[in-house]
Amino acid sequence: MIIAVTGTPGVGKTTVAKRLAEILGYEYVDLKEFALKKGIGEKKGDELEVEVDELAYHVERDLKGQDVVLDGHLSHLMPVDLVIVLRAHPKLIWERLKARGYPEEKVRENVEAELIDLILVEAVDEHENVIEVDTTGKDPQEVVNEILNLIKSGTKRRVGIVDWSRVYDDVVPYLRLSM
Ligand SMILES: Nc1ncnc2c1ncn2[C@@H]1O[C@H](COP(=O)(O)OP(=O)(O)OP(=O)(O)O)[C@@H](O)[C@H]1O
Repeated sequence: MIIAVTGTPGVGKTTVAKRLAEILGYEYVDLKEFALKKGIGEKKGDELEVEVDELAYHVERDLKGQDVVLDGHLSHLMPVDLVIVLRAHPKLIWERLKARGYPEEKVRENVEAELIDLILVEAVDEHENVIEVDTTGKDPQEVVNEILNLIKSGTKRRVGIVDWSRVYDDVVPYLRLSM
């Protein structure tokens, strides 16, 4: 089974995906590393611009039928069996991406993406089997345990558990409109 772990940059995908793969005994695949190894896409700074359909073709060809946890903010656009969408309070995204030294405009862009459920909306457009997990206030192991329990209970779809509009006023200072 291929499990995608996706979400806004800085939400905790890699941290969770690696632990999840280890506990499940699945192969961990970083989608960006996979693309680089295949020579797919064009490096633009530390970003990799890829043609999603081309990447999906290679994921299908190379990983189909294998037990894999696929880590990346495009993984929900790949041919996978289950999508885990991680969520975090937009202020956490701000703090983590600022700490990483991202340019302010890029940090604000990602804060907005988290605020408006961008990745979740893309994931449910692409897949039936989507599980949304709010990681806010939980340590990585708690997040992984929640995912494992959901998988073990046969949950295929759990979405709509996060609504950051209720904290909009707290988030406004971290949006592009406040620049
Ligand atoms: N549940 C958590 N609680 C506290 N800190 C966390 C949690 N999950 C991840 N972090 C921290 O948040 C930062 C970002 O985590 P990580 O690199 O896994 O995110 P990511 O979504 O993979 O980011 P990117 O898409 O940019 O690779 C790291 O410093 C990590 O240690």
